[in-house]
Amino acid sequence: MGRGAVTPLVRGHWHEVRAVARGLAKPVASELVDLTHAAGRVLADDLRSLVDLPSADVTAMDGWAVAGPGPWTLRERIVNGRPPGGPLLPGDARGIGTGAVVPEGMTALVRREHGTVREGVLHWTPPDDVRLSRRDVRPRGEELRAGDVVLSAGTRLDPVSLAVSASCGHDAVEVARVPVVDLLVTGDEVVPRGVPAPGTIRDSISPLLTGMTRAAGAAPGEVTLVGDDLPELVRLLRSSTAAVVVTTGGTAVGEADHLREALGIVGATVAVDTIAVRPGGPTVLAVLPDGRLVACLPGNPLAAVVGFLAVVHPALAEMTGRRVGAPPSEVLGVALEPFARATRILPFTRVAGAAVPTGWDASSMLRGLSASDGLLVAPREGSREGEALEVLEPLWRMPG
Ligand SMILES: Nc1nc2c(c(=O)[nH]1)N[C@H]1C(S)=C(S)[C@@H](COP(=O)(O)OP(=O)(O)OC[C@H]3O[C@@H](n4cnc5c(N)ncnc54)[C@H](O)[C@@H]3O)O[C@H]1N2
Ligand code: MOO
Repeated sequence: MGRGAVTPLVRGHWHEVRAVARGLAKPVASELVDLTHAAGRVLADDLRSLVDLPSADVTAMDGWAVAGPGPWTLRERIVNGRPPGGPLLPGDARGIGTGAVVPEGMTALVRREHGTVREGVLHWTPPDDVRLSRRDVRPRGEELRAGDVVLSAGTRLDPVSLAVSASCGHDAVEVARVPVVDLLVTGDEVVPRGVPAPGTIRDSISPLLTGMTRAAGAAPGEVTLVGDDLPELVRLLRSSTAAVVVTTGGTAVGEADHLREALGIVGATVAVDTIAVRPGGPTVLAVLPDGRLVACLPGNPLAAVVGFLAVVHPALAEMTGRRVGAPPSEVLGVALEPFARATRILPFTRVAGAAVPTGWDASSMLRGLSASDGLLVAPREGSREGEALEVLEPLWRMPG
């Protein structure tokens, strides 16, 4: 189908829009990255163990490997990290440390505190309830077998997944390349630094969206304050090589002509043309001729957050192959009135274990989001107290 035949989704529903954004994203290529630099990256392929774990039958305790009933003649100690050598003969004992490979012929492990050595002979001196056994031996492959899948494709690598990768023999892992997101902040009144003079407004969107970009597993690229300058906007859209270009501001009725004109000049196809959501309604998602995405988010900061979560986050998750689980939910502490025109995204705090909207939720305000425990997805038909509502992944917070 030619690009001209694509019909944009106009005032699409929240979940519908997110699905369209996912569908438009092209997976990025993968690369091999050393474990020490792979935290936060997304595994491109299933990771299989290269070894059995443990790799042989090993002890879980310090003591003696013994064969047969005691007392036992003490032989040469087994050295941790080396093969134990020949089989243990009945009546013999060898000292052994935690994690060392047990010798063939061993019938039991005597813990150090359960044996006494006198003149080269080991005697069994346990408390009453302890029997001679191999229960302190960890059998080969107890935890993992070579070839077992230990982490599946789409896993976001955290310290424990990196440790698991190392313990099963990997030095490096195949991960999705990190998509770059360029940010073009428009608006003549927007100032990049310092205390804003009356009538100007300090750019709060750059720190917000660059941080959210990182939290989504992508890398912020160029951040440019454009001003309301069509030729400059066109030039920047053309020169960007980022997987996603995010613009902010200039989406409102009338003003949007400016933005749409720029999209038209660079040959972009509009795929999402506003969303039935509040705030964030004026969000637009377009596809450049080479398949890269342009997300046009409203200039109001809370609306920009919602627009980012609606179209940029799902696209980035798809590009990096990140596994997306069932969305988390919260039990509502109050009833919500129907809001016929749109899904609402509401900052909430937990009060006695239930979610209550914070207020301060106008699209120009970050105060409500800043004080919140998260964002609720409130359906347009209203909700009952006690109902479970979906909440959004808190990309605007530091993890942990
Ligand atoms: N007549 C109508 N007016 C508006 C409509 C509408 O349907 N009809 N929609 C409203 C909605 S909803 C939203 S959301 C905003 C979208 O505005 P724009 O995307 O055009 O953004 P701007 O006008 O450039 O800015 C809006 C507001 O946000 C401030 N801003 C802009 N950039 C930043 C930044 N980087 N950091 C902080 N604040 C920023 C800007 O100064 C404005 O105050 O339109 C409504 N209007
Ligand atoms: O969608 Mo606007 O973002 O409602 O204020």
